[in-house]
Formats: sequence, structure tokens, C-alpha cells
Amino acid sequence: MTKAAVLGTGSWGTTFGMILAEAGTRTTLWGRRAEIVHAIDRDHENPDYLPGLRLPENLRATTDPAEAMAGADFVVLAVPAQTLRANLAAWKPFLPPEAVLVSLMKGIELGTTKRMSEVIVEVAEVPPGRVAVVSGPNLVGELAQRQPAAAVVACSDTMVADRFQEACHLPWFRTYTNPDVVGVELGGAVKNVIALAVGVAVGMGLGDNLRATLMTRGLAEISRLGAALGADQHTFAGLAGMGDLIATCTSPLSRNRTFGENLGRGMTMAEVVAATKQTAEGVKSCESVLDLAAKHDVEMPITEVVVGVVHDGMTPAEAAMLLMSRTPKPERYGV
Ligand SMILES: NC(=O)c1ccc[n+]([C@@H]2O[C@H](COP(=O)([O-])OP(=O)(O)OC[C@H]3O[C@@H](n4cnc5c(N)ncnc54)[C@H](O)[C@@H]3O)[C@@H](O)[C@H]2O)c1
Ligand SMILES: O=P(O)(O)OC[C@H](O)CO
Repeated sequence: MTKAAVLGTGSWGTTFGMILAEAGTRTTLWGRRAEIVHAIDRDHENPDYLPGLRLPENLRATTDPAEAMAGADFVVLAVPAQTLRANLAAWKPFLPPEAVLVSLMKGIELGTTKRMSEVIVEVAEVPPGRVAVVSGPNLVGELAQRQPAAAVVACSDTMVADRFQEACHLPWFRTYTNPDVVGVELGGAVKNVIALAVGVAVGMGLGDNLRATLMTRGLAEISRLGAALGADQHTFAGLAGMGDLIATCTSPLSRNRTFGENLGRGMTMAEVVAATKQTAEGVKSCESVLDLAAKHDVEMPITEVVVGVVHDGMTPAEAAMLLMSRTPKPERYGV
């Protein structure tokens, strides 16, 4: 029987552990908080992140990373993106020698501007073919209710992608494979930034035309950055691109969109941060995405104003004015 360790007992780590367990993969969660781990292992519930959701009885949990990873074929990483490097360095001694490492994280590392799979390759010292990524329209608020959804499993080694696709495939959670790790990771990371922008527009009371415009031009930004980094442009028309962008930008379940909406309503950053109990990856990744774009001379105006509003004191009104007053351009650059 295939065995998996899921490192992180937050909303996505717990839910994905449930998916793996229901798909027949022997799964153990690792969490740092004993009270949450005991509740999952003993009471089959995560009271903090998924209260009321009955977890599979075969889904185990522990605070011991060695115990979680012992004999694992897959080690699934489900911590906030900016904590990956330090965590993985601590977990490295316990990684089974042949295990595939799977990233559920949607972020770009601050400072290095590395994608999560690049951080994993560097810290764990494994070849890219042993690193997979899962992304797509996967709002936990719906998945925890076992509502139908789909996701992409990306790995440069297509056999590895096929194996993990099988390990987490369910009738209500359809998995697709894609060899384009760069495109899948960029889609997942940058959609969070665009969702912040759409959230600000929602909070300001602006309408559906602007929301659709921000999503469309946001996808253009993601695609431009992807082209500069060698991604497959088809990926951005897929689940990890357009699919996740639509889900995140249109759903009140999205932490990133909600964060932006609170800013658009006039709350201060301090107030919004205090009100946000879960991870909104775009808040930190907007800066690393903009740095990555600058390294490759890619223009990302929506990302730029998101950094302005979230980190540099720009008001939502100033951001809207800046975007709408840009010089007229062809819809597609370079044509
Ligand atoms: N929740 C979703 O709907 C969803 C869906 C798809 C992908 N993701 C991605 O999954 C990743 C995990 O996010 P989440 O949604 O589960 O977040 P979350 O806020 O629900 O949970 C984060 C978990 O990480 C733990 N944590 C925080 N700091 C830590 C540290 N320094 N070391 C170890 N653990 C730490 C927290 O205690 C918590 O258990 C993110 O990159 C997110 O973008 C989330
Ligand atoms: O709640 P968000 O904004 O982190 O989005 C959750 C998932 O990434 C949606 O696919």
C-alpha cells in the first residue's frame, strides 16, 4: 500500500490528508501543535481549521516528523510558503531516500524569488524529477464538504506525476497531470496576487466588468511572466491558470480575495492582518512576484499596485486611478 506523510495540519494539509486517505493511501499528518494533532488522531477532527468535519479514521497524525515520514513514498508539504525553507531544513534528516516530495504551496519565496519546487530541490538536495506540485481551483471550504473539484499534478517526470495522480484521485476530486511545473507553480502563486486586487475592487463596491477585466489582464500578467520563465502557455488556460484564478477571484471562501476586500472597504493593513486567521499567501508573495518579474523585465502593473496598496500605503482609489490611467496598449504585448 502506498504511504504518504503530509507536513502541515492547516486547512489544506488536513483536507488533502483526507483526500489521500480516502483514495486508499496510508496517510499520516505532521503538525506542530499537540492539541490539534491529538484531536485529529484521536477524535478524527481538526477543531481549528475544519470544525465539524469528520476525518477518515485511517488518517493518523503525529507531532514527530520522523514518525510521520517513516516509510513514506510521498512527503507532501503543506505549510505557508515563506516557512518552507526553514521547515524543510529541519525535516531533511527524516526524508526517506526515495520519497517523492510534493508541494501544495502557492507562493514565491521572498528574497530568492524561487518557486517552491526550486526551494525543495535546493534544500532537500533531490533532483527535480522527485518533486511534484499540486495546484488548481481547490478552495478548502468546498473540498472539506467533498464537493466535486479537479486539480493538476505537475512533475517533470511524467511517471512520478502519474503515480501521485493515482494516490490522490477520487470520484469527486479529479486529478490531471502536466509536465509544466513552472507554469503550474506560477499560476498558483500569482493568482493569489490578482485575487487581492479583485478583492480590493469588490470592497470598493466596483462592478463585475472591472472584476472580469482584472482577472483577464491578471491572466495576461501571469502568462507574460510564464513566457519569460519558459512555461507552457497552454498551462495558463488550464486548471492551474484560468481555473484557479476564477475560483480564487470569485469566491468569498478565498482568503486572498477576502483580504483584499477588507482593504477595499477601508480597513487598515493592521486591522486586516488581525482579522485574517489563515494564510493569505499573496500578501507576502506579491513582493517576490514583482521582484521576479523585474529580474526578467516583465511588466506586471496589477501586481505592482497590489504591492503599493499592501506594503507601501497606496490607497485603493489611487491604485484604481493608476491602472485606469495607463497609456493605451495592444491587448497582447509584442504584437
Ligand atoms: N486552504 C486552501 O483552500 C488552499 C488550497 C490550495 C492550496 N493552499 C495552499 O496551501 C498552503 C498551506 O496553506 P493553508 O491554506 O493550509 O494555510 P492555513 O493557514 O490553513 O494553515 C497553515 C498551517 O501551517 C502552520 N504553520 C504556520 N507557520 C508555520 C511554521 N513556521 N512552521 C510550521 N507550520 C506552520 C499553521 O499552524 C497551520 O497549521 C499555502 O501555500 C496555500 O496557498 C491552500
Ligand atoms: O484561500 P486562498 O485565496 O488561499 O485560495 C485557496 C486555493 O488556493 C484556491 O485554489
